[in-house]
Amino acid sequence: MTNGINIELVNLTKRFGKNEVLKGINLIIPAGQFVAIVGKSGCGKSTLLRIIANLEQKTDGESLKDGIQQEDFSGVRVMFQEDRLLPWLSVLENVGVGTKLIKNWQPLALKALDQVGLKDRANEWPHVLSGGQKQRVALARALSAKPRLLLLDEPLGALDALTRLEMQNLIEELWLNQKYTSLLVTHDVAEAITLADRIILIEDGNLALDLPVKLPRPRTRSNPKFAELEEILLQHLLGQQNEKSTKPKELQAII
Ligand SMILES: Nc1ncnc2c1ncn2[C@@H]1O[C@H](COP(=O)(O)OP(=O)(O)OP(=O)(O)O)[C@@H](O)[C@H]1O
Repeated sequence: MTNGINIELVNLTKRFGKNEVLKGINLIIPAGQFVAIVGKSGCGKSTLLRIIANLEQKTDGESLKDGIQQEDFSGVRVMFQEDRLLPWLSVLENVGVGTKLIKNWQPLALKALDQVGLKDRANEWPHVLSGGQKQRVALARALSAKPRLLLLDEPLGALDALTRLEMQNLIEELWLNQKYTSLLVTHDVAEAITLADRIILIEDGNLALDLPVKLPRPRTRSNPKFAELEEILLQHLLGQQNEKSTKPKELQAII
């Protein structure tokens, strides 16, 4: 069961002046799915996510949530690479930002902090936390609003390798429990394979590859199929793929 939001992009186009950044993207993401978006720097990943989050205006086409176009769709939360915590608020109050209009925001915020393993730090200031802990607080802030769609824009990009792996486990565990729709922009192909049901590769503003990932969870790099999938994606990213490797039939044999 999922309470996630269904996303539909129809011929989604974005231009910044003469620069056409998204060139007519068509994509359906069913409710509850975990989708990763990968692609070279500047290919339009964040712009796509920001349009879905209504942080950016589209130029043309449609960006629909549960079939409708609505700017203030509730239940959408975004997490960025920077934690964006407010230094003058306690950890608990930072988690409560955005849900403070709800009468009983404290129990919700505490529960979310508990889910990310930081309940005992509720009354501290953000500056005493490590980078990884701050990102956990940012995740708790997104979760306290009980999201139906969680948009993650390279949220682990600034973390060290070990903390990053821990956070990936946490992000997967929370999504498996709560089954919101999740959209992750990442530069890390292994991270995409670890977390996503499906990987979308954007190339120069176009959807270049739509790859289902059918490996059992939890996923480990020791699985040879993981490595094969990683190789396919890296070859695409490096532009070294030959015609054959893009054929869906051959991909199906690997995943
Ligand atoms: N507000 C803006 N005004 C003008 N151009 C913009 C703006 N935002 C993004 N762009 C341009 O749109 C293109 C895509 O940017 P975007 O941030 O979506 O790429 P990205 O794939 O997320 O890149 P990265 O992986 O480096 O974060 C880039 O050429 C960028 O310069």
